[in-house]
Amino acid sequence: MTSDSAPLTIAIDGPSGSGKSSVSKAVAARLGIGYLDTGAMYRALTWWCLDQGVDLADEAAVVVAAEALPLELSTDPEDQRVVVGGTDVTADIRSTAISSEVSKVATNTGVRPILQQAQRDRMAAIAEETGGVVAEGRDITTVVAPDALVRLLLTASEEARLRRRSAEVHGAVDEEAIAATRDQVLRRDRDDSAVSQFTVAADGVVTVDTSDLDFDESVEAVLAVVASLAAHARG
Ligand SMILES: Nc1ncnc2c1ncn2[C@@H]1O[C@H](COP(=O)(O)OP(=O)(O)OP(=O)(O)O)[C@@H](O)[C@H]1O
Ligand SMILES: Nc1ccn([C@H]2C[C@H](O)[C@@H](COP(=O)(O)O)O2)c(=O)n1
Repeated sequence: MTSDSAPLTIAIDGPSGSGKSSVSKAVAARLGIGYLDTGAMYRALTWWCLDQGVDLADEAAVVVAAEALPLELSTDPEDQRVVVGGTDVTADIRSTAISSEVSKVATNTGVRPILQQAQRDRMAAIAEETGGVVAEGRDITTVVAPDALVRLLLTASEEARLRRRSAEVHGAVDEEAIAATRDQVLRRDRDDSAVSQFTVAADGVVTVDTSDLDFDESVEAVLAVVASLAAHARG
């Protein structure tokens, strides 16, 4: 049970290309609440380490970098900006160079608790400021915010995820483009799943399979689950 004025905390996990970021942003915008892209935090740390000449294989050095990460992350779902040490890296952290390396940072078990605590703190601040928060990643429903009012696993078939990412990155969904996308989607998920479970819903987490839904239908499906669970929680 929670009161009507309790913040609307929404946790969304899922594999690469399932639509977490784009759907979460649209859901937050529709609900008029803030948004936290936790993957952007792992990406920003990866960018920072490479910029500072920190060897990603040196786990202790990456932990030190995580502790001091000078990160600014906007919370407006319609204006996402990532700034590290005064440099706007919003576009750079989406590059293939960062996507190929980020799992080395995300699977560093010294880094995870530092970023997880930072994510809890950010979720609380955003929820207080905007009345709610949509936070998405790989371990939000299970580790970062297991007490969130709404917990969702967004999934899609491997084929759908490869097609989506391929269209986004290469502007095509032919064989060649899909082959070039495999590392960013399947290899990364394989590596990342060594430290988080994001393919099967944990107890109490609702699965939304978007394989056969278009983008707008996916947003509506998530909003329907949010409405139903929030109404239930608020009695
Ligand atoms: N239901 C959908 N139907 C078609 N395309 C979609 C759907 N959901 C998302 N997309 C598109 O798929 C691409 C990947 O989506 P998005 O970046 O949100 O995935 P993600 O789960 O956050 O991936 P990652 O974890 O790798 O960042 C985007 O171009 C997005 O617009
Ligand atoms: N809560 C999270 C969020 C992200 N990661 C990892 C997994 C990805 O390889 C990387 C970037 O995430 P993306 O922007 O692609 O969603 O960060 C994680 O381990 N835990």
